[in-house]
Amino acid sequence: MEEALLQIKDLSIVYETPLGTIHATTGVTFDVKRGESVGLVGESGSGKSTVGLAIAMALPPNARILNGRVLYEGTDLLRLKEEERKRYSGREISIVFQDPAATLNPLFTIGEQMTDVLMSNLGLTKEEALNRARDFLKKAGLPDSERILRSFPHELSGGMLQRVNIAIATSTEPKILVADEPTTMLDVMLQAQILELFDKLKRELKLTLIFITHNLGVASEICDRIIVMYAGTVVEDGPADEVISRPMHPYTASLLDCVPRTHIKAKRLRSIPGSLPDLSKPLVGCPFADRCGEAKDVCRQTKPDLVEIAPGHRVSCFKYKR
Ligand SMILES: Nc1ncnc2c1ncn2[C@@H]1O[C@H](COP(=O)(O)OP(=O)(O)OP(=O)(O)O)[C@@H](O)[C@H]1O
Ligand code: NI
Repeated sequence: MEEALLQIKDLSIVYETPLGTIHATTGVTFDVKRGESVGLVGESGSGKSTVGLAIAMALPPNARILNGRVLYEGTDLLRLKEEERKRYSGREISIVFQDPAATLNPLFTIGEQMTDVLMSNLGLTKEEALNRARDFLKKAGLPDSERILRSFPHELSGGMLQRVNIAIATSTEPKILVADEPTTMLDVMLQAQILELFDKLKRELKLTLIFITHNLGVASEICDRIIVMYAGTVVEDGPADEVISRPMHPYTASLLDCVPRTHIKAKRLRSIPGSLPDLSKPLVGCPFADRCGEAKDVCRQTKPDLVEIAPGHRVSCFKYKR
């Protein structure tokens, strides 16, 4: 059997804040195979970005790893020395964020920023870096690469900036690309175009894609597999088409009811009644129990294990306890 490229094992991360500790992820466990596209899906605050940042080695300073490992080809990325980290961060694993302007420096041209990344990460000469920058801008759907290279970030539209970010992130030819809600800040037309771009690049560059979104519909369009998170835990993990057509966890089912159907003029978007559990305390029981129509006593007392109940399809719910 093929070994996983990435293994997230029992990952629990908290944030320390002046108001106390926030349990952002609790015991998150999943594997990602080489070349696979995995969607991390869940409502705001479910811990998706925290998992993405841990994989990309980009957690903020107030994050503390309580437990767990992120194994990339067997190497624990969470316990690398600074020097070793440089071999992986931005080279083996890159990340694209939601806000296209946030990661670009307003004071430098796109060309300066792209060549900087390539010269420091890959040790290219200026000339080589420029050639590669042009090449990857074109791959990212920006054929007028000369003009883009000369531009400052404020001279480009949001959609173009996100293409620039995607060009930068892919220009080092990483094996893994983490995309954290990369279309959320764009208008609907652009969203579709950027999704298509990810779809194209993942095939062209043989990327392993970790795509973070709160929209199950979006995830099902470009992902092979969907991992549904709730309150910092994985509640379901399975093939995208199965998760969409036959959701097993009650949370996934209610999340599906909230996906706007483009062909039906949805008058109102349903939302799930109730709210996320208090993340300032460690979780007890199933985190979804309070909002779940099928919850029993056991659900409030014991956290259900994530159990494989169909090939490659795992769910954390006592309904399926064998
Ligand atoms: N730097 C931080 N400091 C303190 N708390 C944080 C920090 N980043 C995230 N959190 C908190 O950790 C929890 C998980 O956040 P995370 O950003 O991982 O969720 P998410 O699923 O990506 O949500 P969203 O869809 O809103 O981006 C939330 O309660 C959030 O408020
Ligand atoms: Ni997020």
